[in-house]
Amino acid sequence: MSGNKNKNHARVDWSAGHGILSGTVNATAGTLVTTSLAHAAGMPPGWALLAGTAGAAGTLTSGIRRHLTRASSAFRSSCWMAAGLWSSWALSEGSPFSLAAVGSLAAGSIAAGTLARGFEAHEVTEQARRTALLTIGTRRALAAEWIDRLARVCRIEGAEIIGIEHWPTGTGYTLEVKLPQGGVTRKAIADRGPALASDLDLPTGCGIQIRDGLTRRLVLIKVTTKSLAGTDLAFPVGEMAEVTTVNNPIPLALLADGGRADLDLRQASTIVAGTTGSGKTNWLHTLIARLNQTNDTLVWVIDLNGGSLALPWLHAWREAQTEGTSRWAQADIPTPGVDWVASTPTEAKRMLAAAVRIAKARKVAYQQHMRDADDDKLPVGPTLPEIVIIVDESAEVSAEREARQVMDGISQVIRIARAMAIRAVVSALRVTQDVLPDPMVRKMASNRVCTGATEDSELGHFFGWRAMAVEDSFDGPGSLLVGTDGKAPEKGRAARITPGLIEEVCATTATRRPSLDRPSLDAAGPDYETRWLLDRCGHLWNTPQPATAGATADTGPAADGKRAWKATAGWDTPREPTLDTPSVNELEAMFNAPAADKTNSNDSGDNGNTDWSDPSTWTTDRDQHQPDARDAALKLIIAAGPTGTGASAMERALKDDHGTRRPVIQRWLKEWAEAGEIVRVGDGTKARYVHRTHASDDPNQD
Ligand SMILES: Nc1ncnc2c1ncn2[C@@H]1O[C@H](COP(=O)(O)OP(=O)(O)OP(=O)(O)O)[C@@H](O)[C@H]1O
Repeated sequence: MSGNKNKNHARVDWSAGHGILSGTVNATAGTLVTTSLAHAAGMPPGWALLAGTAGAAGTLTSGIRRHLTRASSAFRSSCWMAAGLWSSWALSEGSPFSLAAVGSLAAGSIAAGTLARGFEAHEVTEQARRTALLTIGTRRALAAEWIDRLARVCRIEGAEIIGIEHWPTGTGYTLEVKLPQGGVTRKAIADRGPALASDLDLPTGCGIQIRDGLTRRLVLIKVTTKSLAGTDLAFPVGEMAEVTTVNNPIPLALLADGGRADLDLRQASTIVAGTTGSGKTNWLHTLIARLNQTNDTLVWVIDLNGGSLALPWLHAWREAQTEGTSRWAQADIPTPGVDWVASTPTEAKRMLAAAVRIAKARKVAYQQHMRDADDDKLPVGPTLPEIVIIVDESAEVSAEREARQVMDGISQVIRIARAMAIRAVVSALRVTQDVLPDPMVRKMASNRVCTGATEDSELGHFFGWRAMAVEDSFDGPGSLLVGTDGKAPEKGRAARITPGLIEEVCATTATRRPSLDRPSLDAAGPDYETRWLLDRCGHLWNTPQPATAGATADTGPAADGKRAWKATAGWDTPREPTLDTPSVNELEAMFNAPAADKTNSNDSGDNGNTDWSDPSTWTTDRDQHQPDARDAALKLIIAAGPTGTGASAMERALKDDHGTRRPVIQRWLKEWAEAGEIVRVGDGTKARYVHRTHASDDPNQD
């Protein structure tokens, strides 16, 4: 209530200055009132003249101190003098309210007000001229300083400073230098970077970066003069409302000069390296958030350290299916922020094998699609999403023999699945031989991010000869170097994302998560569909709770009206994993195999009406496949109760609405029976299938 009152209450800013009109009226009224009071008190006219003279002197002094122009100061002082003269004359004449006194005051005020406009315009122009001169002077001094510095430190005589731009962040400036004729190269400056930084006596964490100009003799020198150490740049959750696409570069850091570092995650794989505590995990979270902002990317995470990178991305989704006191209880969060988590080598192998199968299936299914788009890379969209596999802490990944196989699988995926829209992001403590042994990963990951290093040689290994020294590159957690396509790295700062912000990102973006396209889903098979069953993901949470199965059916509200868990086929029936990562030779054989099943090539789901220039108009495959035939089939079995139903009856029920035929239904039945979701009763043509929730009620079950 009081808040509203305050809001509606008109506020007066007493510190605000006067405009020309209000200033003139105010001065005129003040003169009249003061003179009438002096008249009433019977004061002699000399006092008024004295007051006017004192006012004029004060105004002159203040004008000089504020560096006003002489004209403005003289005008303001003469206004005071005129007011004093008028007041003293009016007092000596008898009354300030006589017609002559009031008339002359009004005429004088109008004249002063009119002249004030002209003097004000003159003042504005003059001040702007002075500022420009000052800036030019400062730049000229800076330019002269740099010409001298280049001669002293780099032995480059006769360099010219073409331009100087101070960064809007206030943390430094960029110089454009023209090298003299005679064969001086940019390397002459690049090699002396640390010496230049020392000559400038830059604070620790600040440094100099050398960039190519438009021609061979032009060089850009970026000088960071102020460190942002300790400054938290909060992750902009508000931006998540805007739908983006992985086809465009993803903004993943703020550069020191105020620009944004964008990474292309559509074409390139990425390595992020950083010592413990340098902000590597935080950066990976911001990456997952930005990928969630798109509507055409699925994030898979391999984290052998208990899946800890993925866990914050599951909380909101999991709690949305509960009735507890969580802020997400019963919220509309249909999907997790991470689509698949592998926290054990076995699960990682399954994931990578599925990725390879998907790549192969896509290659076959979308040949026509790629021909239509005249592109040798798969056109990605909400109905045909990109998969980004993020591998955290590859130190642990490459520590054991079994885990090294996972790393081999990653390099195979990086090599083979690039054109099929499956990309990898690998994180490492350092990018040295012992931590990241597979040179393939390093070679094929053209996006390089480094959040911290202990030795200059590590940066050299990572970025090549263009790397800067460690002390010039990092100033605590959050600072990073970003390099793309072998170019010299840029200094930047990552936004800070906290668990609460991660959950908000999940809540905002969950409904726009795409689902796998049909050929990929079929290729991924049960390994993918049953990824959220408790025997596979329950260990991520301490207390086993029914996890959801995004790919299986929703059983709907329970009989008591409470919200039920989504169906989780056979989550309490542990099964042995059977899939291994194929060898390199096997993979190559797969890719050289002749294209089969081309009838699926139009399965992308794109109806041709999408406006690809506007991501907000894109639909997701999820919209188009709901309700799914598979869901409908499972619902039929559930609805059949303890007596169950058979494949023929299901075909009759599904044929018209979904066009599903008996062989497909039989495949599903086999998968569900193997997973323990349903129970087979009887043999041959008499076989019936009973859902596990009714199985115990049926005395005839096998
Ligand atoms: N962008 C950032 N801005 C400000 N502080 C940050 C930023 N990133 C990380 N930090 C701080 O650094 C700490 C460590 O970050 P983070 O866990 O991401 O590092 P790490 O390199 O992954 O370390 P570890 O390997 O031990 O997990 C965070 O708890 C946070 O306090």
